[in-house]
Order: sequence, then structure tokens, then C-alpha cells
Amino acid sequence: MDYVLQTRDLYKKYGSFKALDNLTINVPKGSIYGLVGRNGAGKTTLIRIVTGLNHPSSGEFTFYGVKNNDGKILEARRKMGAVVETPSLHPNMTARDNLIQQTKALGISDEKIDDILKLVGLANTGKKKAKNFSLGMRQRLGIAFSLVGDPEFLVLDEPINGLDPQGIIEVREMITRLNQEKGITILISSHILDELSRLATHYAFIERGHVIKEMSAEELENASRTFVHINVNDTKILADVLGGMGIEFRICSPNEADIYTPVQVTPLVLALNDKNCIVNSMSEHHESLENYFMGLVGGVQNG
Ligand SMILES: Nc1ncnc2c1ncn2[C@@H]1O[C@H](COP(=O)(O)OP(=O)(O)OP(=O)(O)O)[C@@H](O)[C@H]1O
Repeated sequence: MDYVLQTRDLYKKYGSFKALDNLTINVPKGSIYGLVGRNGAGKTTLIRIVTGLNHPSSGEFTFYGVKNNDGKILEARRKMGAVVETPSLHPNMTARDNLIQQTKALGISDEKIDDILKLVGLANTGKKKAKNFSLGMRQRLGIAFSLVGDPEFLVLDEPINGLDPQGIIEVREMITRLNQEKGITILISSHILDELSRLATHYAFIERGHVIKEMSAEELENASRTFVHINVNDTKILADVLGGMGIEFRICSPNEADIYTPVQVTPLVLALNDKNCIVNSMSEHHESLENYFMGLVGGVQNG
């Protein structure tokens, strides 16, 4: 596989605190690579190192085949766009004028501005000033800033944080567009796995500065368990019957339960019927990705 970014045993210490602990990731070309970890897990530290805002205490990374300690890394980084901190927008300017300002600041042509506005879904904002934008629009304008250099690789630190459901959908659609229409490889962090789940093609789960699991979306899909949600008139009887059959389950309410062991429907319904337990409904579900993540890292999630 062709990798855009590979880190090897990255280690970052602040005093005696290990913010990154032998962190290794492999970001395939063309992927949307999700860094998932709780607040404080080390995602921003990793992103700051990759984008050159910070240096590792030890370990190394390779970006487009260039090692981080090679002088050519600066040139390679021209292929990178990033939104790490809240970008400083001009509140009294339109989206278009903000972008013109950005190209001027970077000394590059403004010929791609209309394309970029279209890509980030801000082509129709006309005379509306940035100060009147929703948080999601501002977020997309910030990402537009990172696109003026025509990057092949885009780094987004928690771009969905704080957005309302509509804003999340818009940013998600924009990221998919950038990936699929422009072929941009994207590294994106979030502390909420479900927010990335319809987006990412690959994941690294980070806990205490270490990657506890790196996997493709397909592998994640297969790993998260399927269960049957059942609604009955009496879960006490259900629990007795399931227990007797050696089936793994969880009672959710007086009428509902989740069954984790693959089960044959007819024998179960007949056994319940024998004890006057009526089945109102049964449906198959996938365990939420968030649950899978919590199972990996353990404990209660912050944020
Ligand atoms: N300059 C610094 N000095 C000391 N400790 C730091 C510094 N920067 C980060 N840390 C610590 O390193 C750990 C990782 O922080 P980091 O910002 O990378 O986490 P994160 O996964 O991005 O979480 P968040 O989403 O909350 O930013 C945290 O415990 C943080 O307090």
C-alpha cells in the first residue's frame, strides 16, 4: 500500500509527562484517516508534530517519503493543508474576500477561489459577512483557508467539535467531497467515534499517547458486534429462558433486552410462548461504534 504519512515510535514528553508514547500510525494515500481518542489522549500533540508546529522527543515520521529530520520536509509540507487552531477569519468580510485576503497573505494566485468556495459549500453566501455565519459555516471557511495552497493532504483537528447536527452533516459532506472529488488524503481527529463513523476509511484509536488499535473501516464494521433487540411483555421470563439456553444478553427495560449470542428465532419464540411470554418485536442491530471504542479503552468517556 502507498502511504502518505507513517510515524514510527513517536514519543513526546512534557516534563515527566508522556503525551505521546511510541505512537505509530500509517496513513494510506487517498484515505480519510480518523484519529480517535478521549480528550487529552494526544491527538493534538500528534497533529502539531506532523504539521511541524512541534517536535517529537524521539521517534520519527515520513511524509511523502521524506523523513521529518530531512531538510526536504519543508518542501514536502507544501503538499499539506491544516486547520489545527481556530483560523482567524475577518469578521467583517465575506467568505470570498476572506479567501482573497488569505491568497494575498500567502502571495499566491486567487484564481481557484470560486472552486474552493464551491467545494466547501460556501459559493452562495454572497454578501453575508463572516461574523454572521453559523459555526459550521465558519468551520468550513477555516477549512477553505487551508485549501488555497492546493494541498494533497489535509489535517483537521476536531473539525466537528461544537457543531449542531446540521453543521456536522455539512462538514462531513464537505470532507467526503474533498476526498472523493479532489483526491485529498485527510487526517482528522475526534473524541467521538460515531461522528467519524460515516466518514473515515481508516482509524487509529489512541489512549494515553499510544495507538491501541489501527484498523480499516471494514475491519471496524466486522469487529463491532451484531445483536438482536427484543421487545417482550415480561423480561423476567425472557431472562430465565435465555439464561437456560446459555445465551448472552442484557436487559434494557422491563420490556426490552439485547441478545448478543446468535440465536435461532423459532425455538426461542416457542420456548417463550410456553411460558406465556409474548414477543412484540425483534430487530437486528450493530453495536454502536462508540461502545466498541469504550470496550477498547475501558472506563467512562469524557466530553
Ligand atoms: N505544552 C504542553 N505542556 C504540558 N502538557 C501538555 C502540553 N500540550 C499538551 N499537554 C498534555 O498532553 C496531553 C495530550 O494533549 P493533546 O492536546 O494532544 O490531547 P488531545 O487528544 O488532542 O485532546 P484534546 O481534544 O482535549 O485537545 C494532555 O494531557 C495535555 O494536558
